[in-house]
Amino acid sequence: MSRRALLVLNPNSRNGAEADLDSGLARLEAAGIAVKTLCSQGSQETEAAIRQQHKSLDLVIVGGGDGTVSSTARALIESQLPLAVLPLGTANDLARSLGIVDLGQAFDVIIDNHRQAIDLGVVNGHYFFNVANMGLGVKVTEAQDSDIKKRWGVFSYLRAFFIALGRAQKFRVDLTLDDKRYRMGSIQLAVGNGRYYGGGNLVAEEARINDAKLDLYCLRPRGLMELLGMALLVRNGKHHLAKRIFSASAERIEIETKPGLEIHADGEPVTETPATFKVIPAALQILVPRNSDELLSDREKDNDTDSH
Ligand SMILES: Nc1ncnc2c1ncn2[C@@H]1O[C@H](COP(=O)(O)OP(=O)(O)OP(=O)(O)O)[C@@H](O)[C@H]1O
Repeated sequence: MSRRALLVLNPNSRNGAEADLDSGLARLEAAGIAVKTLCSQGSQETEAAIRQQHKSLDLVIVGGGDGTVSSTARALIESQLPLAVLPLGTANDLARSLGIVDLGQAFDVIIDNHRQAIDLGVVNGHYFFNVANMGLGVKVTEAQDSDIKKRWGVFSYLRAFFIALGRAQKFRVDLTLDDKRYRMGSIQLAVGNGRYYGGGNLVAEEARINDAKLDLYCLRPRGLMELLGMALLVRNGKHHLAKRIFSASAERIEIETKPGLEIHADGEPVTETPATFKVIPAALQILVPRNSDELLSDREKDNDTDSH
């Protein structure tokens, strides 16, 4: 059956301007998928295009990184159009959370048209796919710059991490996780919806983008050496192994901090504390590889429900 797709291509994403999409687009055409391309200059243009055209579309394809995908969330929720991702950004963490490793596979996935419902996180009314950060993570994004991202690729996140370390500040946090309350000091708080963030860091070992949960971690190091010691555990989502990392999962999270902090979601500044985080289970349909290990299978989801 033929399908009509809008390709939102972001020329500002790492590979958005240079990637050779011709052969992939020719494969889509041969498979009966008619693609209109929008070379987008900003999130407002993208949202407006999806809203205007949604009645004549069967699919939105995003060619860009995580920031570009995030910019489509609101219009996709409204229109309930399915989403497909061509990973043309730097981190491409959403593509990782789905099990898409390269561009060729991304085109295969679009042709195969196998769909999966995924959750979205929402913080103070702003949607996110991967993670929302406060503290050190925000300083990491601020230390990023798009030229360096293009030159250094995924290593630009490591470079930014070391710059950010010198700027990290302690803050006090009051947390409400569903109905449990906690108070602690921190330098970094993250709330994840997906499985990966920041260029391949695991949100939590068992986190999935279709598990109907948010995963939080809070770093409470006593000094720089302890923080560096935590870095590998954080990279691999093994937060539970470190005494001075608090981690938990919940469906609703309230966060108050002193002082108030800026919140970045999927790498973009969106809001500030105090903040309420919620998960919207199965918010969007997305095209994914069949039997992806990065997603919970229906059987795993049933087992999870049984065990509660
Ligand atoms: N829909 C859009 N159209 C055009 N530009 C956008 C859009 N959404 C976001 N942008 C801008 O483009 C920049 C780069 O896009 P994006 O974040 O997708 O790529 P990246 O930074 O290379 O990859 P990643 O986020 O995966 O590390 C964003 O920081 C933002 O300023």
